[in-house]
Amino acid sequence: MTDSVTVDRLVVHRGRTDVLRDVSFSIPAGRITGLLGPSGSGKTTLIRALVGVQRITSGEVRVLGRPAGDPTLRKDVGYVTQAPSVYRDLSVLDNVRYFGAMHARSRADALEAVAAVGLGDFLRRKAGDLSGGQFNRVSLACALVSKPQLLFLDEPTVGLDPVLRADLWAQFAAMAASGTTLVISSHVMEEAGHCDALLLLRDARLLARLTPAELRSRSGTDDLELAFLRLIQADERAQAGPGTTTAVDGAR
Ligand SMILES: Nc1ncnc2c1ncn2[C@@H]1O[C@H](COP(=O)(O)OP(=O)(O)OP(=O)(O)O)[C@@H](O)[C@H]1O
Repeated sequence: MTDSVTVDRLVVHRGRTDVLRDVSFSIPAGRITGLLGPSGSGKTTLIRALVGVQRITSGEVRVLGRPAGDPTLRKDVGYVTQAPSVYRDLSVLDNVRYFGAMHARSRADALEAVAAVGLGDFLRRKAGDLSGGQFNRVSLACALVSKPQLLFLDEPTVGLDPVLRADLWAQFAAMAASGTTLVISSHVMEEAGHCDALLLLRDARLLARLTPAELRSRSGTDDLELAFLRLIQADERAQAGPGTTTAVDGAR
């Protein structure tokens, strides 16, 4: 299996804060990788570094075989931020067509992207007149229309009801099945179950890189929230000194 992203000994300082400390991992192509960790653990900063918009202190980040942020990556990499960059006074379709035009995509591509996020009935509605969850999905359609090989989504399910969340995860699975690589951040551990691979961040460090099944078996529970807590406790024991065992050994 090829890797879409490789990160080697990445260190990021923001102001006086160590936001990422010596983080190394790879992200497999055509899979969903979940980036999970508590609020403030460094998820957004890590995504920014992978997209190439974050100044890094040291280390190496390669994306689709090129340095992160390389201008030639623009057409291959999509990024949906937490604050949607959608024009409130344009219709849903015009927003998506506008972003599509930047990548020479057609009206049909825009219609396909709108349908993919379940907004086919709202084509002519001004984005500003949509509900919060619908508005966020316009942002997603704007990223989808360029048909990126690699798509970063920063907490795309925040504020969505359970039905919409399930719909979106089904959409992500379909995209991965057709070859797109997705990297999706969340602080909701139960969402980890939808991912093929997990990167667990805590306090600026990569606590583990493993599959949901490995997380469940190593921690001895099917409850992913509890599993993450147990991993943290094992890590704290390991940090505290020798004589303790830890479940954390797959971070590279
Ligand atoms: N511009 C900045 N200057 C200094 N520190 C920053 C800056 N932006 C973020 N930080 C700090 O970096 C750390 C990681 O922030 P980041 O936004 O990457 O976390 P996160 O895991 O995405 O959090 P959340 O889930 O709340 O969005 C936090 O301690 C935050 O306060």
